[in-house]
Amino acid sequence: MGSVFQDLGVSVLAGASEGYNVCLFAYGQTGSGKTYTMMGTPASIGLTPRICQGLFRTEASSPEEQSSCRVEISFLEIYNERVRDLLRGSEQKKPSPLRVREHPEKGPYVQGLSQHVVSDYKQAVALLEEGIAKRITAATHVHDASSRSHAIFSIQYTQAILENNLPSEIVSKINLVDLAGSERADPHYCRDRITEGSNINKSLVTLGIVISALAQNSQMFSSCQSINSVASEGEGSTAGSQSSSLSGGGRRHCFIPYRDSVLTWLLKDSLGGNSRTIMIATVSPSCSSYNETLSTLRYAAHARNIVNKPRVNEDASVRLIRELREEIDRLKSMLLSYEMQRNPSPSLSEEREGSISDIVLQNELKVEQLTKDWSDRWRDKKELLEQYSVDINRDRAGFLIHSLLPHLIALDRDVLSTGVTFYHLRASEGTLNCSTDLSPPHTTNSRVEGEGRWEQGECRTGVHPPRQWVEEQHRYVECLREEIQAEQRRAEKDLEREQAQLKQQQRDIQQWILQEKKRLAASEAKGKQELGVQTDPMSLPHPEGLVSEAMEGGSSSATSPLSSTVGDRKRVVQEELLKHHALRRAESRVRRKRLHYQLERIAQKRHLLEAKRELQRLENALPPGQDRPTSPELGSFSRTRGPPRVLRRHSFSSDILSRLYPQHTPIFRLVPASLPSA
Ligand SMILES: Nc1ncnc2c1ncn2[C@@H]1O[C@H](COP(=O)(O)OP(=O)(O)OP(=O)(O)O)[C@@H](O)[C@H]1O
Repeated sequence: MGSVFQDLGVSVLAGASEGYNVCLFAYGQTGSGKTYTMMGTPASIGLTPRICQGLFRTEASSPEEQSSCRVEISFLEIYNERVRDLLRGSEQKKPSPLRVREHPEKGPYVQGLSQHVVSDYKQAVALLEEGIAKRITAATHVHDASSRSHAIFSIQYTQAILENNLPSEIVSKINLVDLAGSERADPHYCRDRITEGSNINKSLVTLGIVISALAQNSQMFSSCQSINSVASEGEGSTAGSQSSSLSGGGRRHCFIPYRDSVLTWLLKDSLGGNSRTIMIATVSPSCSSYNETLSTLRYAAHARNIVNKPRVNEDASVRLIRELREEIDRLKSMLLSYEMQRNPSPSLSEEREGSISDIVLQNELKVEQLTKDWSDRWRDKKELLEQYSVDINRDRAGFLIHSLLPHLIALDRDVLSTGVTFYHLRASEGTLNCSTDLSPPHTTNSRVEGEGRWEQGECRTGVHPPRQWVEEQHRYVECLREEIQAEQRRAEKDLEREQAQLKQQQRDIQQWILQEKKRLAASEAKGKQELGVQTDPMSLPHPEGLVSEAMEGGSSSATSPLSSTVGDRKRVVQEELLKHHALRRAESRVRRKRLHYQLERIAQKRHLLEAKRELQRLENALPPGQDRPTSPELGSFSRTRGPPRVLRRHSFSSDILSRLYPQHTPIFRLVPASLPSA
């Protein structure tokens, strides 16, 4: 197995570390060793765990301090043309199959598939083992633990480096596929096995068709290219212009039926797109398997002819930074060449130089900001993942976070984004802050001596909740309501204040621009007068948009030899850009704050609703004939508009309970009193 890893696994790791997508899949008849090769056994580790090991080893040996990697894992199986998440909690007996969808740019993906961030080899292997254990296997005539499904173990490997203040972020997706075995249908199988077998064969037949079609297209493309190159050598460049859909022999490119099976649809990019792909053909040495061996080798021979177009997957903002830097370098060398060979019209060259250096300045500012944003984003994400153990999409709930602090989570709606936002909630002392406790009171269990069982508003043993509880819950609901209103007023005031500050900032900028324009115009006019040049009032800078004007070179500087003002103008442009940037940041801070308040409010309302439901349940459970607690006492409480008070739970004064639950969380659900009396 070690030599298979040396031959194939190492190149998978090399491709991934360069930022290419890589796919490795094992194909062969049933019992020929696909699972053995891909997953291995405890005695002989397979390719998948070795590749995981290799990933973390590379990461550990990476010397740069500023380099950082993230590994996310998902594991699915395709059984009877349905996709099943192998890493999803097993609380559901029959989990519903997941849907395959296609993103216009990123290609096919499985909606709702769980993604697991892992930080070491052990965690990765634990997930692999968990998935393997859940995979569907059954005994067939040749193999007693035959895989009845296609399994895809995907690793998303993201690397980021900040070197000489130049960021780089590359992502590689590694698909490790263990296909179900190809086999002949056996009439002695039960119906389920026959259905399975026909589905396996259907997807493998589609895979074969896709591979053949891709191979044919690749061959056509290469022969077309060679014809074109010969033609263009002989007759000039027009001969090969109609080759996009017609091959040299006039044949059209084959249609690739990716969508005919879930397997080929999901592996679309791996088979014929942006991926380096390796196919392992497993064959049996037995002569009774002659036909299957021949068919497997034919498959492999076809697959060899496919030519994919892998490319390095680079983060979009990082690419922009790189392109801007290249542009800056190009412009700088242009400036240098101007300096060296001054052309005959000095004023014209000065004008061009001015506008080029302004573009350079602008680009440098953009690069600086983009680099800062990128570094902040990456650092935040890393810190988040270090602080929390996050299982995105796991256990149906969306995700699991192990954190003792109260928080809200916002998920980016873009399915392909990893954006997760956490909001910590404030816990204020001495007030009822319902947002700090999202668990509904009725879900907490406690035991009370001598009481019977009372659950979900039903009286099971004829014991009713004391009226006192109902009153307490009533007060609790009132307090929550007041707290929500107070919180909302606070939030509105805060947002108003922020908005006013923004407006003031905008006004300050406008005022500053006008002042600077006047100052620049005055200094230019003065310079002209000093040189005895007639000042044309029409050539003064226009009072709006210093930046755009400076980018065009400025009308006055075009006709003026006053090169001293050029430096001044540049400084002003730079300052204006910085001011505008600060304004944009302030605007986005306000937007985030607004969202934060909205989320907090939703959580508070939910809590209030639960408290009200609990109250309703308690009221319904009151013994017949007892009044609902619309007593003068409660009425006067709700009319009192003071600061919310912390309520004492006198019915549960046990020390342990007070330590276990927050003061304001009433506990009303009882279970049979089987505890020995205290
Ligand atoms: N190279 C090998 N050395 C030792 N044992 C092997 C080797 N290849 C396969 N085996 C053994 O053969 C049996 C069948 O192998 P495996 O489960 O990998 O087949 P498969 O191709 O995945 O079958 P299926 O398609 O039915 O799932 C297993 O018990 C496995 O341990």
